[in-house]
Amino acid sequence: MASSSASALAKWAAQAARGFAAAAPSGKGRKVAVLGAAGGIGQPLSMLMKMNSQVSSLSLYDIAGTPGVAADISHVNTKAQVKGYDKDGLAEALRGCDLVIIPAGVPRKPGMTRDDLFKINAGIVRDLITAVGQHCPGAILNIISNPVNSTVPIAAEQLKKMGVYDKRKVMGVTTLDVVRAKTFYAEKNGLDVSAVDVPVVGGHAGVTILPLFSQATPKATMSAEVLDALTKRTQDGGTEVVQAKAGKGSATLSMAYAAALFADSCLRGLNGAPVVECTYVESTITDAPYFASKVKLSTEGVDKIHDLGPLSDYEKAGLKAMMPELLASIEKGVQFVKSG
Ligand SMILES: NC(=O)C1=CN([C@@H]2O[C@H](COP(=O)(O)OP(=O)(O)OC[C@H]3O[C@@H](n4cnc5c(N)ncnc54)[C@H](O)[C@@H]3O)[C@@H](O)[C@H]2O)C=CC1
Ligand SMILES: O=C([O-])CC(=O)C(=O)O
Repeated sequence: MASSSASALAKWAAQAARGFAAAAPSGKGRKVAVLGAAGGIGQPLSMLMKMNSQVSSLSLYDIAGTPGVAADISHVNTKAQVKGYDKDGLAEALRGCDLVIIPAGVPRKPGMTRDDLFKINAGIVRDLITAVGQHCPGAILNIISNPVNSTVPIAAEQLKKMGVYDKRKVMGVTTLDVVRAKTFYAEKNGLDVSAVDVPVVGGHAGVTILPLFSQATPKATMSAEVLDALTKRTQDGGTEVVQAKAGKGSATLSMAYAAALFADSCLRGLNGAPVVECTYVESTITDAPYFASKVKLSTEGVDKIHDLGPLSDYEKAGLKAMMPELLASIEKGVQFVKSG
């Protein structure tokens, strides 16, 4: 997000282009698990994590298909040791993990909202988080499974129930919203996308996704119509992909890329090189108890939650408009665990 993060990410991308051989920031190699590793996101994400030089051990877990994915990825000539685990291997997959990335669960089909996934994914996330609480309670969690606005509160409540909740460690991955906002803003304004930054705040569904183009850098002058169109395109980016895939799922490749960037930032933070990223966390900067904004990631996870900064009138209206849906999604997640 911030320029230090952007340059760290650019460096990482450059390393990737050279074959991922460049040195990691100082610090020990990290154990990372991907839960849902055989899925549409899980497979490319697992490969990108295998290519990350900060990873020394990579656990790939899914309810089906992991042996093949693990065998395949393990042939990539980077240092991370890869192991695949199926149904009975979750405890071992998680033991000693520094970072657990969760893309397990069903994706949308055309006509569905992310909230329509709650029925199936809420239970999947709760059960996986229970295992995390038992086997690696200190790990940083990157939650991708939708609806993120509810699955992050579910994770927090479940860990609270188990007495191992640390609000600094539980993060919903909203990086794809930032990736999209940067791409659309750069395209529209003829800018070099690698030099562009756009914070995206709120949550991760429809109107709860609020790109702050008034804070985008470099600055570009846009008409109210163009600003509105860019905002809506960012909010509907997921639906654009769901419709284009016409029943074959939602964003997987751009999501794997975004999740790999975010995981890389979490690992950099753990290794003592703090990075600022937008992510959905327990927060007090608005009326919503969970909210995505710029967050400093450091050795214990969330180190500082930045406030929103100056908003345009358009953004102030967007912030107000998202609140009923965001608060309802959070409450739905909280109640799922409390009443379960
Ligand atoms: N946060 C974000 O920005 C985004 C989130 N998503 C969400 O990510 C999730 C996954 O999407 P895809 O990879 O496309 O779906 P997919 O169906 O291709 O893969 C999901 C994987 O999860 C596995 N799985 C199901 N139950 C499991 C369990 N109990 N334990 C471990 N693994 C389990 C399945 O076997 C499958 O391999 C969906 O909920 C989707 O909505 C998708 C794109 C962006
Ligand atoms: O739209 C979906 O269902 C998947 C998702 O969260 C995204 O692509 O942003």
